[in-house]
Amino acid sequence: MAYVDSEVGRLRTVLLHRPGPELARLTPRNNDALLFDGIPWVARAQEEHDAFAEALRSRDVEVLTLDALLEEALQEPAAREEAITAAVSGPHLGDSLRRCVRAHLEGLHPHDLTVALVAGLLSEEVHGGTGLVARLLEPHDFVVPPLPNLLFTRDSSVWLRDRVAVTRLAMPARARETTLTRVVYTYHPRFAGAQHVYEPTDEPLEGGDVLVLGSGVVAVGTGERTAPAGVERLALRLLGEGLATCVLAVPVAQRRATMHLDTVCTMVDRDAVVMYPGVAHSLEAYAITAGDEPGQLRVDGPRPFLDAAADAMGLDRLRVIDTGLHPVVAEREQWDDGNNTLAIAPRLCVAYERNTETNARLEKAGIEVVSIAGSELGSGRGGPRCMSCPVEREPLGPASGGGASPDME
Ligand SMILES: NC(=O)NCCC[C@H](N)C(=O)O
Repeated sequence: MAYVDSEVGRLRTVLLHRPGPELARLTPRNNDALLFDGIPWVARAQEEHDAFAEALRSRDVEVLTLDALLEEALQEPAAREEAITAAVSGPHLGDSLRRCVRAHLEGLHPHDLTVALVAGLLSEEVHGGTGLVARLLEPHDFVVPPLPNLLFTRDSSVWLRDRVAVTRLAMPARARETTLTRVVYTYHPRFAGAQHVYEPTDEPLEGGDVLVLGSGVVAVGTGERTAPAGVERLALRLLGEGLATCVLAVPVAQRRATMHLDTVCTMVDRDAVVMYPGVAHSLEAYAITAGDEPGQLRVDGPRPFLDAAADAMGLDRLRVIDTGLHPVVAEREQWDDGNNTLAIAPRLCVAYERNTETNARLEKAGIEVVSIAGSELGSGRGGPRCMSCPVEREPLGPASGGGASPDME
């Protein structure tokens, strides 16, 4: 069963992607375009990711992995056709080479096809024929670009109650990711019948910008990655289908360090966020609610985000736990994803171990921190929340007496 109606309800099922050979495609010449700030040591990144997955499994979270689901979905001819067509659709190929790459992919068993779709293909790995494009390519040029950011499963799909939003990723290096998540949610038997509330043909929208603050209250960052038109489209669908009563549009400055709303703010309890102090009190929100006529939206604001969020959630106020204390520490720890925690339950979250001050502040505020290593994983600029797509969370029941220990049941 798939159901997500909060950021902190007890996590039952999560979708991860264990990074693989696609990370080995990164070089100093392509890492900027592929949205990595360095060249990760692949084996160590895998060890770190395995420890992340184990931290979740050992707390009774079912961990689904994207490549395993994709391989199973690719047993279906229509799934293969959809994924292959997307992989060869780039304008760089030309008709002759496109035919050769398509033939190569069509000949692969689902396992090898999964690897090729994720890690991409170099010119030297395909019989490219004798056409002009094949002749002019260097052996190490990509004919199918790799998807090293697939690791950040948060961005390529979002579950909102029992519907899935398959997003449209704004950056060219990531655009093909959602052709794979779409294939999984359309063709894998586990998700048979799942209704899609958003599709990659809609306006740009990334899951890192979507925070389910509480039942029926969804905040959506807008800036570099999620277009205002993407927020509007999602709001129309959520409000129109009764999946939300209020959507908050939150403009986020378009900078590398703050590319998504979840790089500056994540929830750690039903009424608490860990937030970068550099923006905590300047972030604003427009409240979007249903208009008078069907299909119309009412837009109010802007107001301070923290006030608008508390109001929409029916709280007096949201508790804010700052990233770091000194502004320099806060800036460093925000860059290293100190604000990018993944809640397993109210007052229990996964965080990178390196953000020692932020983690100490979380513990002091009664939030138990499961710390994981992220020295290599972090080079893609994403933390535990970015690396996870919750598929099922238990609905939040009444608070269990306000004690400091996490609500695990
Ligand atoms: N939600 C997130 O903040 N995801 C991290 C995405 C990092 C990736 N390298 C990107 O630039 O899209």
